[in-house]
Amino acid sequence: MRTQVVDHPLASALLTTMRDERTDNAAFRAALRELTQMLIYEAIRDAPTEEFDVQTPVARTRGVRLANPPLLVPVLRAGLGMVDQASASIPQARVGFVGMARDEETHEPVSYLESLPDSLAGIPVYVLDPMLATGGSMRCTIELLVARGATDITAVCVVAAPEGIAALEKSGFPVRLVTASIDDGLNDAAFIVPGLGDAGDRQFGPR
Ligand SMILES: O=P(O)(O)OC[C@H]1O[C@H](OP(=O)(O)OP(=O)(O)O)[C@H](O)[C@@H]1O
Ligand SMILES: O=c1cc[nH]c(=O)[nH]1
Ligand SMILES: [Mg+2]
Repeated sequence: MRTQVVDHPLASALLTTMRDERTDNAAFRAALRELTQMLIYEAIRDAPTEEFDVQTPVARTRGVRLANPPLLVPVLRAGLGMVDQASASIPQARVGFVGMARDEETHEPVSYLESLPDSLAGIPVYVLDPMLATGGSMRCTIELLVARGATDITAVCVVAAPEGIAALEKSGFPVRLVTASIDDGLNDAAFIVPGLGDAGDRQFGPR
């Protein structure tokens, strides 16, 4: 699996704000929005473009646009904090939704919402979720996408654990990862260390 770590100094500074336990919900959401813009920039860097004619106030020239805009899929709840900025960066992108919550005992994902186009054949899909921990939620989300014909999937995550990366690699799914950090690993509660805590709670308060 191709994994790209966005380690730009401004991205690292925003991630530090998100890691800091003193950062309140509003400041956490603001840092996540800004960091999402950087992750999306890098994720879309090699996307195919097409040219078209455009008239400036001075002359006719050639313009550029995305040849095949992606579908954005935030994974609720935590991925919700990434979707506004991602859609602002890629205004032509459509948005689908998946809801997943990890069982606190087993750490297995439980799917509670699936709102996606019937066919994803030929459409690049960007899954937005700040956390890739065991990889269970991402794997389950990707299964839903592949079942609809997706063959070009990008996981956009703020923090990834080596265990989650290994799980995605083992799955054999057509996915690449763009992240701001590969952290040390998981603790006994399957939380990422050092991580940033529960990304849903830190944006919206406890469930
Ligand atoms: O890789 P995994 O081990 O599956 O863990 C990652 C998942 O955990 C978090 O969601 P959570 O289940 O806490 O739901 P929430 O977004 O509603 O808080 C996170 O946003 C991921 O979806
Ligand atoms: O560290 C973690 C692991 C799973 N989900 C989170 O929100 N944080
Ligand atoms: Mg959570």
